[in-house]
Amino acid sequence: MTRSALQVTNLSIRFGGLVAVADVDLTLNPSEVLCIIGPNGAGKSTLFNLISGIYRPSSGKVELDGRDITGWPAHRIAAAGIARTFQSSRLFNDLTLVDNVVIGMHTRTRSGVLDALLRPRKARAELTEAAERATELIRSISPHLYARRHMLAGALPQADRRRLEIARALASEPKVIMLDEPSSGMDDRDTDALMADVRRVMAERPGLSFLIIEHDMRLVAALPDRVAVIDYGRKIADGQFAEVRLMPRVQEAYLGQKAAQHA
Ligand SMILES: Nc1ncnc2c1ncn2[C@@H]1O[C@H](COP(=O)(O)OP(=O)(O)OP(=O)(O)O)[C@@H](O)[C@H]1O
Repeated sequence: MTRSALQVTNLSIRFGGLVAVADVDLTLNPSEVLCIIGPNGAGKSTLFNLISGIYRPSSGKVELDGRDITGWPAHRIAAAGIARTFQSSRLFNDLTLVDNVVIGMHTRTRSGVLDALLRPRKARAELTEAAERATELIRSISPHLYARRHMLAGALPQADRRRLEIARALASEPKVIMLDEPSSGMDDRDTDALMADVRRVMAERPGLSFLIIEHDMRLVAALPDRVAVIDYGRKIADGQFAEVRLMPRVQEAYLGQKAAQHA
C-alpha cells in the first residue's frame, strides 16, 4: 500500500466554547489534488492553520509522509515539506519577483545571519545560486512571470501575485503544497490559467500533492481528484465532486448559508 503524503486523524481545535475544527480525518495521497470546500466560517482556514503549525491542535494527529508532525512549530513543518499560501497576499512588495522566490528557499539554504557576517563570500555564493534557482523555477512555472522577474512584486496584478506566491511556496521543495483560495479575485480566464499552472507544476514534480481551499466551483469541478466538504468544523463528505455535490447534507450546508445571507 502506498503511504499517504498527508494523513490527518481526528484533528480538533477549540477556541473557548467554539470547536472550530472537530474530529476531522483527511488523507492526501502522493500526486493527488484534494479540494477543501464548505460555507464561510466552516473551519477550512483553521484546518490549514492546524496542519501548517500556526495553531496547535487540541487533539488529533497530523502525519507527513508517515512522520508524526503534530504540534510542531510552523518553521519545522515548512522544513519537513509542507508549503502554503494564505488568503491575503504575503509577498514582499518592495522586492523583485526573483527575490521573493529566494526568500521562499530559506528552508533549503544553509547560510544564516552568522554565516553572512563570518563567511560573507560563502553566503554570497549561496545567494547567487539561490537567485539562479529562483529564476529557473519562475521560468518553469510561468513564462508570463519569467518575463516580469525583475519587476517589483508590488507592481503585479492580482492573478500574477497568486502565481508568484505559488512559485515561492514551491521554492522550499515541498511534498505537500496548500493553497488557501488561490482563485479569489480572479476572472475565469485567470482561473483557467491558474489550473493550467497547477497541472504543469504537477506534471514536472511527481509525488507533489496539492491541498486547496476553494470557493470557485468551476475550479472545484475541474481540477481536483477529490473533494472534502467541511461544515461547522466537521467533515461531512469526501469523494468525487460529481457525487459529493449531489449529497443532501452538502446541499443543505450551502443552502443554509444562502438562507442566512438573505435573512
Ligand atoms: N484564532 C481564533 N480565535 C477564535 N475563533 C477563531 C479563530 N480562528 C478562527 N476562528 C473561528 O473559527 C471558525 C472557522 O473559521 P475559518 O476562518 O477557519 O473558516 P473558513 O471556512 O476558512 O471561512 P472562509 O471561507 O470565510 O474563509 C469561525 O467561527 C471563526 O470565527
